[in-house]
Amino acid sequence: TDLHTSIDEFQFDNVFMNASGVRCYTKDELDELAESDAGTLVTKSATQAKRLGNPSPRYARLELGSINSMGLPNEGLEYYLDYALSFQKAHPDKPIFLSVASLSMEENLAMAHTIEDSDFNGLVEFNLSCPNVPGKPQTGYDFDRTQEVLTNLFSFFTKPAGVKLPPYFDLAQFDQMAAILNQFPLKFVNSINSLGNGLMIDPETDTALIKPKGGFGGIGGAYAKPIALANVRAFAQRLDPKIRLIGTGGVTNGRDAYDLILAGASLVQVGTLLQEEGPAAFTRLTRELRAVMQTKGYNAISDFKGQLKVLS
Ligand SMILES: C=Cc1c(C(=O)O)[nH]c(=O)[nH]c1=O
Repeated sequence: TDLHTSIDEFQFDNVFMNASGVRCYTKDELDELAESDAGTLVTKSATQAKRLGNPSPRYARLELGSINSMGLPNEGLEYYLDYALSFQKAHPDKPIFLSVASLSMEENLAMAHTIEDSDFNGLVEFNLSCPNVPGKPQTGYDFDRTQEVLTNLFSFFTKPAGVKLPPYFDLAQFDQMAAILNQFPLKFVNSINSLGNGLMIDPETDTALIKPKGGFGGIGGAYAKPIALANVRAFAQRLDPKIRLIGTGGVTNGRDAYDLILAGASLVQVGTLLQEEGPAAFTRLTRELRAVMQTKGYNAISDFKGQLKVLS
C-alpha cells in the first residue's frame, strides 16, 4: 500500500504531517520532524517579531486530548523563513509548509510581502484561527474580515497558499465560509484548528488547569475528531474541487486518519498525539493506516479519498 498524496504539483510520499504549533518551534524540533516518517512538516505560526507567548502553565494533557493557550509564542518570521530556505536546498524533493498568523492586517500583509519576495517554494498556511491571543478575536469567525484579509492578500500574493480554519458548527456557516474561500486561488483549506476556549479543572485544587485567560484554551485530541470530520466533509462538499482539504483533529490511530481521508482530506495533520507520543507516532500511524487500507483492499490514498458513504 502506498501513502503517496499530492496537492497540485506538490507531491508527498506520506499523508501524515504535524499540526502547526506542535513540536515545530525550533530548528531542532523541525529537523526531528523532517527525519521522522512524516511526509512533510509545517512550522509554528509566525508573527513578524518573536513572541514569548502566554504565561505557563499554558498546556495540559487531558483524559481524551489537550488544552492549550500558548499565546502564539514563536521565533519570528525570519527564523522560520531561514529554516525553510535552507531546508528546500537540502531536500528539494520534500515541499514544506510555512505557517503565519497575524495579529493585524498590516502585519499579515507585511509578512506576506516578505514571503512573496523570498525564494521560498513550499506552501504557505495562513492561520486565520488562533484562539489564544488575549483581546484578539480570531479572524476565522469574522466573515467580513476573512473576506477582507484574503482580498488584500491575493491582490499581490502569488505563491501556493491555503488557510487554517477554526471549527464551524452550523451549516449556514459552512455555506458562507465556502462562498468566501471559493473566490480565491487557494491550494488548500486546513480544518480544523483547536476547539477554541474550552476549560478544564484540576480536581485536587478546584482550579482551572492552565493559567492564561482564566483557564480558557483550545481543545485538541479525541474530543475534536467528530468536529474535524464534519468540517473536512462539509468543505469537501462545498469548495471548488481545485481546493484540496487538509484534515486536522482527533488523530490517535490509523483508523482516525483513514476517516479524515474518507471525508476528503489529502493530507492529515497530527497535533495532540504528536505532542504526547513524539515523532515516532508517525511510524505507528503509517503502519496502522496501511493495515486499514489492506483490510479494505485499497492500495492508494486516491482509492478511497472522499469516498464517505451516507445512508440512503
Ligand atoms: C497560532 C496560535 C494558536 C495557538 C497558540 O499559540 O496559542 N494554539 C492553538 O491551538 N491554535 C493556534 O492557532
